[in-house]
Amino acid sequence: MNQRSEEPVLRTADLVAGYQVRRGLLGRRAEVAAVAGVNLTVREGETVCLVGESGCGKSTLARSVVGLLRPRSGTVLVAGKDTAKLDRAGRLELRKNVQMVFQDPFASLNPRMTAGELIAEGWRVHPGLVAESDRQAEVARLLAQVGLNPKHAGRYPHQFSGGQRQRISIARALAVRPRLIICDEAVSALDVSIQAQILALLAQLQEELGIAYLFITHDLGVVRQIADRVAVMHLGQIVETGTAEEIYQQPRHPYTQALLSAAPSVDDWTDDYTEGIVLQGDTPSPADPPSGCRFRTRCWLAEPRCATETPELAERGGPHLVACHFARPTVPT
Ligand SMILES: Nc1ncnc2c1ncn2[C@@H]1O[C@H](COP(=O)(O)OP(=O)(O)OP(=O)(O)O)[C@@H](O)[C@H]1O
Repeated sequence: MNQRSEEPVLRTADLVAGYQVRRGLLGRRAEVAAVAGVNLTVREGETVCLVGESGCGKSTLARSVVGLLRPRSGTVLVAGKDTAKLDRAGRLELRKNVQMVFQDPFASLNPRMTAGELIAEGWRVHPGLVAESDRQAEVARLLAQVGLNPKHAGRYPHQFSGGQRQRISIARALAVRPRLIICDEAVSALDVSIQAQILALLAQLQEELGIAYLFITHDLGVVRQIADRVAVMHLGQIVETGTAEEIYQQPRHPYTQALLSAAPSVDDWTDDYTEGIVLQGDTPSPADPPSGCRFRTRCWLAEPRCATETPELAERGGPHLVACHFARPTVPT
């Protein structure tokens, strides 16, 4: 194995990213850290699922990784290179190495371009990848690789079904031979049967090409089907991370337990510990997060120290990392 492949495809270190908002109509500008110190690693060929409620910062993290949002502090390393220190060639390589597939292909695919043109678009930015004379054949090959009819390269997005459009998005990402694809709620808008087909396609492509996925979703049923590792995000921070089996069968953070309790589709896989948990109160705003542990205002285990001592993500006597002073000890199986 060469040295480069030992380097994780993606590593974020203490990543802080967010937005400037105005408080009140004439208020001063304030900084909202939607991502508040995230350490996340994705290795070659693995699928890491980032899960958490709406608004917890998943998309903000993705946008910081692909360079759409400049981190306030911390680092994003893609294939070992700090994305804040890239020259023009390095930025181009980043755009090639990390591709995104979004929830709504209608919004992300230009309706005036054919499937073939959409797939070939990346080669304008990376012309060295495929010779001009080979492009038509390569488009056909990519269409076939994602399970579409190569003869349909001349069709427009509206002439395909939702699942087929998502296959075009995947072919478009594959065309530039990325090392990491960030799937941001990529199957959330699809029917369950179509979802399963797209997830199977992604798994097959990973097997063939060794691509890594950072799979962002709020759907724990989807996570269960594809994740090697899971990172649970709450209000801009990772509160628990482990293998899919560890997270589902021995969730240690109260927030993870609550998420699993609210997901009936994974009932048969989780233990009794996650039954009947209903979170009380609203999710705090990232503009004004609680002191100490950010989950404490909704947590049934919270004690006074949770308001003053921020729990670090650590082993805490178990096999996987958790950020809670009262993390559930691992139950021997
Ligand atoms: N452009 C923006 N300006 C100000 N605040 C924003 C902006 N985009 C997102 N936010 C805020 O940042 C926080 C995180 O949002 P983000 O979209 O990253 O969450 P998410 O977990 O991806 O949610 P969802 O699943 O709903 O997409 C939220 O509180 C959101 O309101």
